Amino acid sequence: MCKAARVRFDQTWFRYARRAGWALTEVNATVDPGATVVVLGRNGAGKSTLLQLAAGVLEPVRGAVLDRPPVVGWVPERFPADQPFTTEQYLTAMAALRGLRGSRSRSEIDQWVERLGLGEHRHLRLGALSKGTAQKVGLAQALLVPPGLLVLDEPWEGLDSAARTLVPQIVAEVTRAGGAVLISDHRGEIASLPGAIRWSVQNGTVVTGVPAPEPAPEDVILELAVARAEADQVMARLSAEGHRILRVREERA
Ligand SMILES: Nc1ncnc2c1ncn2[C@@H]1O[C@H](COP(=O)(O)OP(=O)(O)OP(=O)(O)O)[C@@H](O)[C@H]1O
Repeated sequence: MCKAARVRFDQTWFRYARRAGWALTEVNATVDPGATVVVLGRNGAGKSTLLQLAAGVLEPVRGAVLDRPPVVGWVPERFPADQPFTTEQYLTAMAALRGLRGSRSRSEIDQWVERLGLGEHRHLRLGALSKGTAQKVGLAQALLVPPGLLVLDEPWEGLDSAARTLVPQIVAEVTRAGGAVLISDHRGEIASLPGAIRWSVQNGTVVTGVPAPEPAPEDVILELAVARAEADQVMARLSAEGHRILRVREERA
């Protein structure tokens, strides 16, 4: 079980430079242990800034982010692949930073390499990886130790369909273990995360408790059965065409 905490934005303000406008103003919000918070909002609204403040990558200019748990997994929108390491060397170094060494480090790395399909890329340099593969390395490093807070910035970007299906599973595993997940999503793919709480960032202001989309009186609700492997792609296509995905459920045998 990870060490979970109730992460709080307390009157948090942020701007990138002294003379720049505020990217976020007066954020007051709480992420409870075991919660999945989806951060919605247009390009440039401030989602990444909010996530970086939550992860501790950025420090607030005013106010504070309080009670961040000891282990925070941070997956940026673009994994910085311009580093002179192979996948294996990088993950070993990240495991050591997290206090994992020897056989414990190897077994965690093996597990995530296998799960994310990174086997054939293990001994390649990060700079030689495709964007999607580099994203998977970014995901693996964040999960080597179960995080009390997992922060995912647009995790679907660049991932292949097998890895996209894994994202909701990973989120569910982290929350089941008591960790919280904060995840940004500008394409509305989040429908595949049941029970998620929704926040919206609009012009630097964070609105919490955004209701899930409801059908309008003129709507017709279609129920579709889609092969599991294709579900994410179908949802992405439907969202891109302007349809709203209300609910996703899995029929269990
Ligand atoms: N490193 C930076 N330096 C200066 N301004 C920045 C920097 N990063 C972001 N900004 C500005 O801060 C504001 C919020 O950007 P942010 O990246 O948080 O938005 P976003 O909602 O995540 O957008 P996107 O979906 O495009 O990633 C924007 O006006 C952006 O131009």
